[in-house]
Amino acid sequence: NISITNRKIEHVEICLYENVEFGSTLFEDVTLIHQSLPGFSLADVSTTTNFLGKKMSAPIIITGMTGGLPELGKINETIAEVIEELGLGMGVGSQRIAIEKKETKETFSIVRKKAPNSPIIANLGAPQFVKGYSLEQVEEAIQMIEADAIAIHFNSAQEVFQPEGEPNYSIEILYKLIDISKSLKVPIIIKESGSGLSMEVTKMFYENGIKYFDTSGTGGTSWVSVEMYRGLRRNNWKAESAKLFLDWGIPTAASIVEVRSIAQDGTIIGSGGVRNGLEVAKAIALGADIGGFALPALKAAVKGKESLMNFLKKVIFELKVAMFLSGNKTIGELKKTPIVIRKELRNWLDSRGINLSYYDSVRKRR
Ligand SMILES: CC(C)CCOP(=O)(O)OP(=O)(O)O
Ligand SMILES: [Mg+2]
Repeated sequence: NISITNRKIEHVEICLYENVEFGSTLFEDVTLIHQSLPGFSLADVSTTTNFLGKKMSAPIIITGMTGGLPELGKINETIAEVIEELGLGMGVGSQRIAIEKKETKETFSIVRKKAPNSPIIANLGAPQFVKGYSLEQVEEAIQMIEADAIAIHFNSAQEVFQPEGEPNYSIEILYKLIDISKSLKVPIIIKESGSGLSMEVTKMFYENGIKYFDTSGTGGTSWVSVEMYRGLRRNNWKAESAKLFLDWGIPTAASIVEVRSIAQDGTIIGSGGVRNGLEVAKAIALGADIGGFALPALKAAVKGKESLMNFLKKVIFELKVAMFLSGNKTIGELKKTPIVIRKELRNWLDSRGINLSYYDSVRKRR
C-alpha cells in the first residue's frame, strides 16, 4: 500500500515538475473600468485589509499546500517568514499526517514560530470526518499552529482518482462540521481543491452559520491531473479516465460569484488559478475579500525566501496598479467598483439564473 508520506512528497514533486494546470478561471471575462482621472496618485493607493481579526498589508494569502516531512516543513517555514515580513497571511497543507504521525507536527508548528503575528489557517480533509475525525482532531490541528481559522478541504474529484483515495462524501460531513463549528473559537473555512464551490454547497453551510469560503476553482492546479500522474506511475486503470476530468469543475471567477450570491455577508477567499495582482483585483471586485495563491508561491518558495518575496512584491504592485487605473484608492472601494462581465462568464451566470443587476447590488453592499 502507498504511505501518506509518499503521497505528500509525490504531490509537491508533481506540482513542481509536471504540467498540472488545466481549464480556465474565466478571469479573462472580467474587466475593470479604466478611469483616466482617478483623483489621486499611485502612491496614495492603500491595500490594507482586515482578515480573521488581524491587519494585513494587502488582501493576499498563500493558501494551504503541504507539510509532513522535513523538506516540506522547510517550504512552510519559508512561506511563513515571507508573509510575516510582508504582512500577509497563509494556510498550511492537510494536517492529517500530523494527526496520524505525531512526529511530523513540527513541520506545521514551525509556521506559527516564524509568523507570530500573521493570520494562519489550519487544514484537514472532509473525508476524515466520515472516518472518525471530530472536534478533538479539529482542535488538535488548530492548537498545533495556534490557527486563526481551520480550512476543511473538499477534494472529491481528487479522491476519486487518487490510487489510495477515499471518495466517501456522505452528508454526515455537513452535520458533523456544523456541530463542531458551534464549539470552536475560530471559524471553519469551507475550501475546495480545484473544482470550485457552488451555490448549492455554499447554501448548505451558510444557512447553518458557517460563513467562510475558499473557492479554489477550476483554472489553476487540477488535482485530478496530479493524481492521474500518480496513477500512471502505477499503471492504475483509473488514470485513463482522469483525462476526461482534468478541467472538471466551476471556473474560479464563476465560483466567486456563485458563493457571494449566497453568502452575502460571508468572507470569501478567491483562489484557484490566481496568478498575479490584476487577477487579485478582479477577484475582489467580483465578490471576494481575499486573493489566494498556491502553485506560483510553491514554485517561488522552493527557490528560496528572496524568490517568494519578489513574487509577492510584484503581485502587490500589480494590485495597486489595477486599483489606481480603475480609480480605487482602497480595497473597500475596489469591492464596489464597476465591472464588465463578458462572454463565457456571462453565459455561465445566465445559465445559473444569477441576474447580473441583482448581483451588482449584492456585490456593492459589502
Ligand atoms: C487537499 C488536496 C488538494 C491535497 C491533499 O490531498 P490528500 O488526499 O493527500 O490529503 P490528506 O493527507 O488529508 O488525505
Ligand atoms: Mg485525502
